[in-house]
Amino acid sequence: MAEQPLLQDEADQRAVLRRAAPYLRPHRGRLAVALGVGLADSAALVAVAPLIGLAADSLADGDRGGLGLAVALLVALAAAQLVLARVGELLLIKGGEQVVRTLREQAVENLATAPLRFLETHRSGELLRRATGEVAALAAFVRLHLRNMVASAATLVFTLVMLAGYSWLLLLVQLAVFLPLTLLVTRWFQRDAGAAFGGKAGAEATVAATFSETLTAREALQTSRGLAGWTRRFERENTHAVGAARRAVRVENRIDLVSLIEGAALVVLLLAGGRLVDHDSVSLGTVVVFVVASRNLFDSFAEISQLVGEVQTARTGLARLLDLLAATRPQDAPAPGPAGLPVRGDLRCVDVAYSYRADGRTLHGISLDFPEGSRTGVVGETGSGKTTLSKLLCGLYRPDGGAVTFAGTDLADLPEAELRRRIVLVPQEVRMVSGTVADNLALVQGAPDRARIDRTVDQLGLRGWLEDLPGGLDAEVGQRGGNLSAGERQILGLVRAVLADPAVLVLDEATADIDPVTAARLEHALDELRADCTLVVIAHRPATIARMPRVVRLDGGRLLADEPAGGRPNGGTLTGPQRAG
Ligand SMILES: Nc1ncnc2c1ncn2[C@@H]1O[C@H](COP(=O)(O)OP(=O)(O)OP(=O)(O)O)[C@@H](O)[C@H]1O
Repeated sequence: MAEQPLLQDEADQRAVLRRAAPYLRPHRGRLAVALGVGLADSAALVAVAPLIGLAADSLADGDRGGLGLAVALLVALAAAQLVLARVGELLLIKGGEQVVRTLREQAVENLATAPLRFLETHRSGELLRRATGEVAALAAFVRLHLRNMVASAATLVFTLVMLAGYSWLLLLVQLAVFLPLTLLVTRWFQRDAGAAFGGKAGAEATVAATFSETLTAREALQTSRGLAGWTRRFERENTHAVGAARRAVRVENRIDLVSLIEGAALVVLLLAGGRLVDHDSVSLGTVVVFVVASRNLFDSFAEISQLVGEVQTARTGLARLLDLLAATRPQDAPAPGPAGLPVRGDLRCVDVAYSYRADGRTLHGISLDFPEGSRTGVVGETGSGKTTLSKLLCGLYRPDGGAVTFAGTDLADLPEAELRRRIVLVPQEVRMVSGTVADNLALVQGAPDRARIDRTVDQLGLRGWLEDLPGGLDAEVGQRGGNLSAGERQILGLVRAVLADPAVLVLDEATADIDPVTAARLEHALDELRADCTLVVIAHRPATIARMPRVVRLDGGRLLADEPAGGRPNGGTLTGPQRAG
């Protein structure tokens, strides 16, 4: 079974900043300036206490010059702080928003190119939540809290350094009361914060995933009367999400105990300061500096404590997003691709094995040749492995054993763009984006213009059919192509695939869900394909298969037969020891 990285609810919280570093790097200049201005702002704030202390000592000593200087400096500092605070905030928000934007774009890019098996093994709502919800939460944190967090941390550190310069003794007394108890409370908070906030985010993602499935499966749920059971499941998950949110709030509330500790520390400071002034160990100004600076100390600690919850939420969101980015990081494809790889060539499947689960094999050692320009039908009962084979032939899955090659090169060694240029799949359910028919047809490499689209439509003999669509190429397809029938979507899927001019075209059940007239139209269009285009058609419809000169039959994931339809010779060959019959 091909290894799939599985995303966990509880994200990897280790070294989050180090893991985020590659996304911070492009913005480091702007972030450094923002940080510098923020630090200057905090330094200006911390400098207020010593100036008030200087004013107090000057007043006590009757030094009018000293008092005037202190007041003048205080006014200058207040003005500087006003400017620095505003500029710092703007720069930090701008820098942070840029980082969030980089993360968002990377998430979208990674998801667009993620291996199919990864997308299949995760619920789309869960992926959506990580790529949008977590990013939105990060953006909100940057806008609302990041600046306060940085300013508070800097103010805390600067204040401690400044107070140590005034009186080690008083600082030690103050810290002895304040620090151990506060650290205990903070540790108590942190011990359960990862699980509480991760659990909350995970439970919310589950609700989001179920909700998005409700929308996509609404018809099936309504018509099969399964809505009641589904609603019960939704309620269960919702109850779990509410419980997880309550637990997160309870954990967050622990941090409020810090305010009590602050009050105690201030009382002890005043008592100790009074005694030291009595013994002339420190000046009155020093005690004033401590009292004023204590406010900074406690305020910044309180701010940090209050923001710890927000930081933890943002950290968890960032970690979940980084997990997604790591799991979907584009594989290091062999960069330039094999030199001189021809545009057309034979497709070969050599002893290919594949499993979805560790406990069972879906395909067993399939070997097949699809020479350039050959036409092959693939048949077999439901669950025999036809769709799985089609995804392997297109390089959407990587085989667990054996290899699929194009013109002698393993598909695994082909860069994504080279592979998609040569092999195209029209899946059972053709996906459309909102917009017009022309918008959807242009969604291939090279974005073909209308003239090329028109030529391809004519080549496939679909002009009359297209003109019957109200609006033709300008017809709105609606959300997920909902304005079109399944057959119309299949025909557009074929036109889109042919526009890519692939060497190999694989159709998975293209005629399964459509009426005989539309199916015949599609089959006729297939007859008009370029002669050198290799065609592999998975089908149940006898009329579709009858048009194929060669038919491959799968049974229980094994190759049961590979023979010319009706005994006629064909371009396909059976290789290896497994000729079946
Ligand atoms: N995404 C998946 N995860 C796990 N198992 C899967 C997945 N897709 C298919 N299978 C299993 O693999 C086996 C082969 O499925 P596959 O879709 O290839 O069969 P098929 O021949 O195309 O069937 P059908 O004619 O119904 O489309 C089945 O037993 C199926 O349950």
